[in-house]
Amino acid sequence: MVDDWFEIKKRYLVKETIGSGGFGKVKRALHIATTETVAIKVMDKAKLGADLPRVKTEIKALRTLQHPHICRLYEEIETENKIFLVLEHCSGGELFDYIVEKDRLNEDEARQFFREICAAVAYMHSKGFAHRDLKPENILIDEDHRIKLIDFGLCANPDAGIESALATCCGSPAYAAPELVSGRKYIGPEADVWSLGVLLYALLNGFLPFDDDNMPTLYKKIKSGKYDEPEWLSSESKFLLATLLQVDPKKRITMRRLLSHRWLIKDHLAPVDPTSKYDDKTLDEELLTNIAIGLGWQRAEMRQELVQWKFDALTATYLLVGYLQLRRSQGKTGKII
Ligand SMILES: CN(C)C[C@H]1CC[C@H](N2C(=O)N(C)Cc3cnc4ccc(-c5cc(Cl)c(O)c(Cl)c5)nc4c32)CC1
Repeated sequence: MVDDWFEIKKRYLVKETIGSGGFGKVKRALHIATTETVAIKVMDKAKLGADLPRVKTEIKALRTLQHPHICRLYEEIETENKIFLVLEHCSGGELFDYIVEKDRLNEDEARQFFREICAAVAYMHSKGFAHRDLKPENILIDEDHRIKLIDFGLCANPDAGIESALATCCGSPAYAAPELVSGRKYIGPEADVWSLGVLLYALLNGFLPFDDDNMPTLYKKIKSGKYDEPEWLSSESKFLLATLLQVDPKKRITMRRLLSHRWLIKDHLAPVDPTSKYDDKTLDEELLTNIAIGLGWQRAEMRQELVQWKFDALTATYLLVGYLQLRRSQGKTGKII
């Protein structure tokens, strides 16, 4: 009996299960070399069956997308029976639970979160990916109260370009765009913008704009584009929601225009920046030197390995030591294991 966990247990102390879903389980773990906390998504290849392509899609997205508001992949391990994804841990839990707990968010807090979500989604689109399953359950909050986008199993990365028409209907109905629930061809980014409208509505109100237990009735409500406007909504919020929840995708605001919309800029100095400081994939020479010395490697050898971004043990060490140094510089470590 092969031990699928052998490789993982060499470098991580695996702790409790922190969540599960159709894909498998997510466990909390400690990276032994740095004591950093990570989340390990464990999937059983046999149980995945037809869902295996979704996992490959998610891995491709996670390897490509490196952004402060997208959950970071540190390492990927595939054994005979399992696939392990070592991911950035988010101690704040799901945005969904946060909204439920607070009933609804005030405009300023909703704006802060919404700016970060739009930054992550705009960055995804610029890299040729549409998320297609944007909802509070797929948005986590980290210990710095920052947004982290997760669950890229449904995202699209069409070879014909992100603006090419998609056909597969997917995601959660309540967040799905009218063109998607009508079974028509749709453009990924346009459907994501609609979902952002539903998400913003949920942040500001604590409930959904279109909701019904009966699917056909729900679809009718979505296609009507009609929703309540509670009296606590400011006129500015109502204007923004109206541009996002436009039934006609050609009349809907584009992601680019959304980033500089007056509602998003209010009390902030600048439009939302769709680029990622993580993304330039240049290596931190000081960090690279520290690890080379630590592991007794030549720097050139180390650089040659790291630039390939294999998301193996070395990538994980580089990223986690980097993360540790960042937190030390912010005076945040010294936490108890
Ligand atoms: C409802 N979903 C279908 C699954 C649920 C599983 C637990 C998870 N979680 C939680 O629910 N906490 C409350 C703790 C927690 C802490 N850190 C996490 C770090 C990463 C992830 C994560 C999970 C999945 Cl399924 C991914 O694809 C990616 Cl890219 C990342 N989940 C985390 C996570 C949230 C999602």
